[in-house]
Amino acid sequence: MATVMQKIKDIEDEMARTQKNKATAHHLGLLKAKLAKLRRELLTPTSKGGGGAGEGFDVTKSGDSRVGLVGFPSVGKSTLLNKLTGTFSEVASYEFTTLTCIPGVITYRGAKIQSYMLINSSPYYAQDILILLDLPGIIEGAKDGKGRGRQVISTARTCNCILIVLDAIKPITHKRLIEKELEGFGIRLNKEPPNLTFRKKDKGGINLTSTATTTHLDLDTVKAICSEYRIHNADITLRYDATADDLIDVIEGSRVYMPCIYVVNKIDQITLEELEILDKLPHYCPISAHLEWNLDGLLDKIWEYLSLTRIYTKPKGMNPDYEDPVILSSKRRTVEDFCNRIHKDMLKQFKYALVWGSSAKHKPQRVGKEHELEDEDVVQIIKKV
Ligand SMILES: Nc1nc2c(ncn2[C@@H]2O[C@H](COP(=O)(O)OP(=O)(O)OP(=O)(O)O)[C@@H](O)[C@H]2O)c(=O)[nH]1
Ligand SMILES: [K+]
Ligand SMILES: [Mg+2]
Repeated sequence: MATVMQKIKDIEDEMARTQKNKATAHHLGLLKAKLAKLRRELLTPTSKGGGGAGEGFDVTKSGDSRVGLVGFPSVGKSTLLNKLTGTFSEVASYEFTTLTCIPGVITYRGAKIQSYMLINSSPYYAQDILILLDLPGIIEGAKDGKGRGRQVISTARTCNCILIVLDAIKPITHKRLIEKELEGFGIRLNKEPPNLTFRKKDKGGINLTSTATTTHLDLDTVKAICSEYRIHNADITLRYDATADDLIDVIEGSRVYMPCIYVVNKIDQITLEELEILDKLPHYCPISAHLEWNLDGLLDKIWEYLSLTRIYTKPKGMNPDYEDPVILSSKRRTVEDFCNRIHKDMLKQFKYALVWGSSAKHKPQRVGKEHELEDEDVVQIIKKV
């Protein structure tokens, strides 16, 4: 019997042979769905599989922002970890120097980024919220079990941001290869979750409505994809020009959507003209880890891509504590989130908050717990008496 790998290859070959046009759209959609199902099969851990297909490295999940370094061997991942965190990870000119995951704490603008976390209801002064993970190099076929690839990519899946490290003197095709490995593992880079709804039902067949012009998905294609999943009744609403892959992502579920920066390292080895060509890449940041060129630029970019928010606390009658900001994520940065980060019971005692900074209309503005905070706001919580 053909192995899953062989089946995947056969489908990929067939897709490559099939011309893309309106008449073949539904057939291609079907092939894509088959491919997604086979890939899932590969990733599901089996008892005899050993190594646990879906398992990453055992790094304690500390901190709420983890940044993973992913790239081919010897592109300079460990060199970068050493420079950004002061942690030691071995650097050498031979490939696969790093064989496990090595975490380091990112220092930003000279200060370690720290935060309060709650452990067993008492506030716990947690260290290390911005953690950089050095990972072994991956090679093509990593997601299908080559080398430590699967472990690397599983760990990458748990990150909040991925840095794809590329070597400036190696061809840019490497970028595409790494992306393919990550995509095959359900990681979606610099992409929002598809803006479409998919609702299964008991009867009524497949209904497709769209509130925007769609050029990729027609009813036939949608039906072909659904039939592959044995779904015969569903309402699908597209709110943008979704592709077959987007629909499959929604049906499959378990996709992670993650910001990604393409870090082009070793720019000390290329000419200015070559650098200008690279400059056209979206989401890109040129550096020389070895010579420490543009590391601040990279940190700014990581900060921007993580969309972290620093909030300074101001105890009553005292100056704000600018040394230890409370870090909130972009998606959860209300006064309520802030309170929860300081103490579990803080919200029970909450009366209102005073806020200084860009989210405040006055200096200070009196706000409730729904108020959304901005980076570098200063907050004072007023408790009930
Ligand atoms: N010229 C130059 N060389 C660099 C730079 N950064 C790293 N290197 C060199 O590239 C080689 C590989 O560096 P590592 O940091 O070990 O690379 P890695 O990606 O961690 O490699 P693996 O762990 O084997 O996957 C070493 O010889 C480094 O000195 C850089 O910015 N410029
Ligand atoms: K190396
Ligand atoms: Mg290394």
